[in-house]
Amino acid sequence: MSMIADFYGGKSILITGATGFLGKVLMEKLFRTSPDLRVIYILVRPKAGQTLQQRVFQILNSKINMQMKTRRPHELFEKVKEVCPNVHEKIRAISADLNQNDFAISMQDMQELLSYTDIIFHCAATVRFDDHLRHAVQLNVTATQQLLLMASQMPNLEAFIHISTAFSNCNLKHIDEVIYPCPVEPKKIIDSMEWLDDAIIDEITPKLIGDRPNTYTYTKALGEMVVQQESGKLNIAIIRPSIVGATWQEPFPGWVDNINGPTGLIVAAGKGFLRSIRATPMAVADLIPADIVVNLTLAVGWYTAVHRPKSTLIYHCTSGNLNPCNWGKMGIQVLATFEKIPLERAFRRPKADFTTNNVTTQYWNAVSHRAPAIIYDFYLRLTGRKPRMTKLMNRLLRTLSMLEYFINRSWEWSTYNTEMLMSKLSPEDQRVFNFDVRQLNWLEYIENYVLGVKKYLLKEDMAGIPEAKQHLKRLRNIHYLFNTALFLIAWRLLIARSQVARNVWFFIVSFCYKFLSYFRASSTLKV
Ligand SMILES: CCCCCCCCCCCCCCCCCC(=O)SCCNC(=O)CCNC(=O)[C@H](O)C(C)(C)COP(=O)(O)OP(=O)(O)OC[C@H]1O[C@@H](n2cnc3c(N)ncnc32)[C@H](O)[C@@H]1OP(=O)(O)O
Ligand SMILES: NC(=O)C1=CN([C@@H]2O[C@H](COP(=O)(O)OP(=O)(O)OC[C@H]3O[C@@H](n4cnc5c(N)ncnc54)[C@H](OP(=O)(O)O)[C@@H]3O)[C@@H](O)[C@H]2O)C=CC1
Repeated sequence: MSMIADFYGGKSILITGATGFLGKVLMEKLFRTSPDLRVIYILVRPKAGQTLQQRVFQILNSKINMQMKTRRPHELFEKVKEVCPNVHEKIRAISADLNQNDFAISMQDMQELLSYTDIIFHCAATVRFDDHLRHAVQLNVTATQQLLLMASQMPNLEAFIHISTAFSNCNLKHIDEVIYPCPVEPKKIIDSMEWLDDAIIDEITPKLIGDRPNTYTYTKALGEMVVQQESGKLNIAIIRPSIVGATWQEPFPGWVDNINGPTGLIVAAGKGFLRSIRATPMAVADLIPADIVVNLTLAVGWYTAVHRPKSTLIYHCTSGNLNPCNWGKMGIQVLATFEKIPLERAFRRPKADFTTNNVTTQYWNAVSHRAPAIIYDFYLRLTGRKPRMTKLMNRLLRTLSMLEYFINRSWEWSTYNTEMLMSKLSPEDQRVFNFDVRQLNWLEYIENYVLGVKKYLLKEDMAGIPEAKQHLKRLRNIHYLFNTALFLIAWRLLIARSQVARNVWFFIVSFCYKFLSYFRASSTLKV
């Protein structure tokens, strides 16, 4: 019997960010392992043209490609529907916008939340690296503060679990499971965002974020400080995952549905847009599968509520110090998988070189990214279509420049609390809520990740693989043809202009002629 699964039975759980990547995997696991839980409240913001019910329906029935000829890929909640057929009734979507005062929750809904919530998992955040500081502060700091205020009014609340990021202190090389203070108090930042105008905020942003690379990591660090300062009598824990990737095992391997982190680059490599990347092959790729993060989160929820640690514990959910993989190994495995299972309608054949210095990066960006895009757009214009490749390539290059910080450095995260928690679990819980990253086989995981990107994110049909392979063969032939034509044109121009080139050309031609004459003579002799 799993103590953790048992603990969540009959509970009312509030999840923010349940429509996001991690939130969905968290909700799925909760329903699958504790189908007898009372209700999951999810705070959902209205989105253009979609009602709350439609958004919930979308989570429970991920869209499928109607043209699929083979068996459709798994839906995330497929297994849940078997063990908890009334899952629809147990999700209570509450209209809320974390950017608004009191989250714009109706009085009635607020009353229900305050009266019944037993556990809170706070996953919502803006994860955009380039978000304006005002917006990033609003969501990652002020909303966390407001949620803590709400939590303090919940009489039944047993635990508040805050999802942060292992990169909140990425300005340090070695990071312990403690909260590191930021020079300016979060309260001062929150206040100043109310009266400073955008232009001034833009000006002070670099000074405030200091040696962090972006507003995301900075505001997540401020969010942690707020959690520490406002914890009061609450039972709180903070989880810091590193780079969250597709699921490892549950509910099935390779599930992923958004393009954040490495996923976008895997797609770009598979489609042949990404041909070179400024990354340090030996730098640690601190990836962590989403199901490991979720298992740790649920175990932390249980431990925090039942054992009530005296202080706020921080748990690093990272892989680097227990089972390291590096970007070089990851890149090779991604490309090897695309050889076997290519994506459909690739722009070029998947091939991505790692470069480590600025000059080669600029060179390859010009030759492998910009030039093919310009040529392709020229072709689109000639055929009367709208050019789009240059725009797409510019966006990819911008994304690459934002991610570069994370793929050219290595960090060390201590994991004492996470290992302590593992030792407190029963053998059954260690199995059901497995967060031991040492058991993960990277090559197998990355292969499943790539496969998952194809199936779940791009919703491509496996029956299309032979056609995708044919397409890559055609691209290879076009590549050879193009290179040969380019070589001949360059050579022709060179011969026309240079005596040395002409001499070399005559030497090669006469050499070939002599060789062929000799070959013909010797074969005539044999006869
Ligand atoms: C051989 C293979 C080798 C593989 C090597 C793998 C290397 C992986 C490196 C990953 C490092 C990740 C480090 C993350 C560390 C922090 C983790 C966290 O805590 S936080 C969690 C992590 N948080 C994050 O990862 C957030 C990172 N993302 C951002 O901050 C923003 O998207 C942006 C600033 C990069 C672009 O903003 P903006 O220009 O306004 O545009 P939009 O957002 O509207 O998207 C526009 C277009 O860009 C496209 N695209 C988007 N993302 C990616 C991507 N990752 N990739 C590729 N493409 C991407 C997207 O398709 C779209 O195309 P289209 O639909 O127009 O055709
Ligand atoms: N992905 C990763 O690599 C990592 C993520 N994390 C952390 O994990 C958590 C979850 O990340 P992830 O699932 O990847 O992120 P997603 O971007 O997939 O999800 C973010 C969630 O926050 C919700 N949200 C955003 N703004 C608002 C708002 N104004 N009101 C209500 N809800 C809002 C989104 O709702 P909507 O659907 O309406 O947009 C969505 O459900 C975050 O706290 C992140 O910092 C930490 C380390 C790595």
